[in-house]
Amino acid sequence: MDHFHYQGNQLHAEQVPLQAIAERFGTPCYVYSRATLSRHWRAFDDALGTRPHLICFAVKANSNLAVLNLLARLGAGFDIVSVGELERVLAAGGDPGKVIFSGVGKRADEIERALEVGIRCFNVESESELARINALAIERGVVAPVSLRVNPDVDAQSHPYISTGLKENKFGIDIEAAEAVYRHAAEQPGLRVVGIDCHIGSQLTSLGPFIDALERVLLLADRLAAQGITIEHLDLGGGLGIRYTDEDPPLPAAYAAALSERLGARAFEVILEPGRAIAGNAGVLLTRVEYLKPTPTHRFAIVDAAMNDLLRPALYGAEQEIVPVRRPDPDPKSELRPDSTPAPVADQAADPNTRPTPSPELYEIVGPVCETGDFLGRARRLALAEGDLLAIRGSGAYGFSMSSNYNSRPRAAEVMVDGDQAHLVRRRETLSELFAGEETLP
Ligand SMILES: Cc1ncc(COP(=O)(O)O)c(C=O)c1O
Ligand SMILES: N[C@@H](CCCC[NH3+])C(=O)O
Repeated sequence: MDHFHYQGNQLHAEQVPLQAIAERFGTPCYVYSRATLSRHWRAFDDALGTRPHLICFAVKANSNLAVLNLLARLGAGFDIVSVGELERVLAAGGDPGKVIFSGVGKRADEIERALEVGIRCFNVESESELARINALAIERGVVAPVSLRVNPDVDAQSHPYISTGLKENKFGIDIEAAEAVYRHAAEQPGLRVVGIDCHIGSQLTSLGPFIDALERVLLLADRLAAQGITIEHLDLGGGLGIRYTDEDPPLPAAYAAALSERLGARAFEVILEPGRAIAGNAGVLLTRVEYLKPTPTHRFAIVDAAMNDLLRPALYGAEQEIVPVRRPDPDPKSELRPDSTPAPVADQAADPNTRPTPSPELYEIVGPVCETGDFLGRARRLALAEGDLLAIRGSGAYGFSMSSNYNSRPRAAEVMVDGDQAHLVRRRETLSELFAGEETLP
């Protein structure tokens, strides 16, 4: 459930028409809904009810300061994977005591900064990392709270690039080997074992893999308890999927209920690290059609957003719904043409409010980047004219945060809507920022 909806034939974010946002801030532009973000965060927080818990938003999904600040004000913790994300959380007013540091390659300077600000826990992914954290903590005269991220060898049944819980993946410590590593960790003067962590992948659409992983983690917790190693919290990672097109993932309430049922009366605090399920459907990418280009085989709609703005379709073949900002009026004459001849584009009037409605056609929605893989949507049935605005839904997570300057394209603006107000929360990058910091040879 989100707050992007049509009023009349105009798509709105909460009470603000997206057309007005495009006119005021330009395109491409990410638009987030404050109400949706809050609702999704609360859905997780409420779902765990009175069970001790902490919902740590995965900063990688959307690291805009306004988003982080909003979640921090709701009481969120944060799951980070770099010192850059840590600094973002701090700049946004997040509590370092609610920060979980994940990631397979934490550098010494990153660990030092996390120790300095006093984060909640390091999710340790290898024995070498454990040794490094121990040494750095001793050097500073502190004790580092640690969990081991275990690899439970569970198939997340998601895209292979975003499945992380299989033996062959780089993530975590083999769950079979974890017991010995815990014993070793428990003896180190610079470490305090506080939890077990597990994150098996992203965009999971069924509960089975989560429960399989939890069962394996609980077995490990029991074995550790038998050896006097006390676990305070279980961090079950993120990964809950969202609906992009026709997926039907469980809602946070059902997911949390299933975890809770399996946990029964066990007293562990539960930490979750959702990213996508909080931010994904709280954002759209707003883009304008620059050109319609019929070719002998396809109709291309070349829009002003590209793979550098939204990488998921190019990287994973991900499908995200693309909808018109101005929905065409129902028009009996605008039936699909029976043949596949490309539509003529020249006679389409510029003003979308007065021109005749174009016919729906199958379009390849592509960007201006010089890569054949630069597509945002394939074979989408839309009634388009040049100048039209489109909204790519489900872009609030792994959208802007994965964007780049490829082809020397300034990164998009980001706008947060709050009721009937639209706030610019990151201005569009300028052209000179593209090469700021670069030097020519003397
Ligand atoms: C360690 C860790 N935690 C949390 C997340 C957030 O995942 P999601 O956005 O699928 O909830 C990720 C990304 O998959 C991750 O790698
Ligand atoms: N970037 C991915 C998710 C990766 C999750 C990171 N652990 C996506 O867009 O679906």
